[in-house]
Amino acid sequence: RQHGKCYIGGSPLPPGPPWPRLPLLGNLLYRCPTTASLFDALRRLHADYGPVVTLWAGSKPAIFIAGREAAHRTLARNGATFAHRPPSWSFGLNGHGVNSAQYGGRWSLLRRNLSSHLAGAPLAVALQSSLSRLVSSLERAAAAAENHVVVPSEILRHAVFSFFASLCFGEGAAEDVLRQLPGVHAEILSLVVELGAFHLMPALLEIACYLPRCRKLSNAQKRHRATVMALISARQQRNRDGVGPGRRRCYVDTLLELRLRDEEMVGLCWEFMKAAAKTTSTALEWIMARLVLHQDVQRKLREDIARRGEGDENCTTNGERRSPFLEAVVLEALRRHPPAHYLLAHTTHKDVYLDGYVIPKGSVVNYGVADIGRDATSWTNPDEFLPERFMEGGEGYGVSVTAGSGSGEGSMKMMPFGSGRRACPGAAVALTVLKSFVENLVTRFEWTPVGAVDMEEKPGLVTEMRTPLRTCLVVRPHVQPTM
Ligand code: HEM
Repeated sequence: RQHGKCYIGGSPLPPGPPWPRLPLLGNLLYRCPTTASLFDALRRLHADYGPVVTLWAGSKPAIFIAGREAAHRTLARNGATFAHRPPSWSFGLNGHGVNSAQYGGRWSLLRRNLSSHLAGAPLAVALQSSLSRLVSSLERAAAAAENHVVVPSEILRHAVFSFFASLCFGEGAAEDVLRQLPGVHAEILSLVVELGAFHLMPALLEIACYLPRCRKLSNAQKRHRATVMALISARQQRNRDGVGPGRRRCYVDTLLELRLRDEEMVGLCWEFMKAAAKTTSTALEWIMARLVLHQDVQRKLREDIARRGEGDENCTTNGERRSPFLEAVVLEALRRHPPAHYLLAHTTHKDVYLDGYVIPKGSVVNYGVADIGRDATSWTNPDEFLPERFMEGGEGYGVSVTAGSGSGEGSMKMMPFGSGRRACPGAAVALTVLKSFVENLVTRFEWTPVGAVDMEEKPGLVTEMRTPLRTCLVVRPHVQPTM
């Protein structure tokens, strides 16, 4: 198809639609004013123009990459060049996080701090208490519900939130204060303009959008700051008093040691909770929906877990029981339903030439995570849910979820956590948490469908289920929860 050709410094930009480009507005916003319409339009544009397309966000080119070769060459092989983030106005969102930090010394310090906290975090202890509370809540909900039919989303979300809250603020953090946090998070997120969060709004328009909500946003942010500062002060007090489980290091302890300003600590806690809890609980709900829909997979998983649970030879060095099928179920769900359909916005600090096109310095660059995971040249029947493909001998066996620079182009078959220098630092923890939660949920309950399971998506920064999962939950004979 003919495309609206544009040149920068004599080199053509990747192809794009011939939509007229309005002064200040560009052509993206008036054609795709919402995240859902943008995702839809991109799917059609990639089909028409190929894996790399250009749109205009105001006067900036916005380049979308949905092909695994181009993604691998830019993110993994040319990692440092594409590790930059566009400068942010950070109206509704946090301007102090790892994700918004410019690629450089501060980013590296904060990212190392987060990664080493996660690597050494006492996951087992935190998981055990979140899991036993989750199982009790589900048992109560199922017992109280007519025919044991429940909508477990809120309970799952709360369990994941409590788990990450204990890693962030320490175990035993003031429950009453903690309880206020999800509400404030939701309020702030409801005021955020999603296309702005993807860096796709021209600056003037972004200001115009935020002006009317400025007061509400500032009030919500004040409440958030007060809540997080109360949790941080409580933590400092517990540290001074040397109170029991509070002495296991939490993320806040590491931030206090870095002697950051209050604003920075609040921003980093916001990022920790937002990046970790919503993505992980969304992934968990998709996995459980798949297990409800595919009863045969649920049965096979339960049998595999039971088999692997017998005998020490099936334990990893940290005591985790191995069920390759459990891992396969989680990976297949992340391939088919990545919580983030696009990454956070990237940019480059110099012009980059790719397949005869230029990606100009300073353009917004983003990646079609869902498209890459559902690419028919990588996966057989990509829309189907087939965990077996991740078992030994399958096409997904050994695929890395963050295909790094050492791997070949063909290895970038999925990237639910991104890839390269900005790849998600929480990927390993998220996988551990998902495996642990799913294992316990299928061991403790039978999950059966109630009518049709609606697998439609609600597109957004995090793509959730359009209709929350509804299932019949039957409690199975008691088995000790595993981690
Ligand atoms: C299923 C769960 C999760 C998914 C699907 C997910 C996905 C992602 C994705 C797609 C990115 C963007 C990468 C890029 O822009 O190139 C990202 C970045 C990030 N994630 Fe996650 N994430 C998850 C869990 C977590 C957890 C548990 C944490 C921390 C506790 C975390 C912290 C972060 C941070 C700090 C960044 C920004 C990294 C940087 O800019 O250097 N995420 N994540």
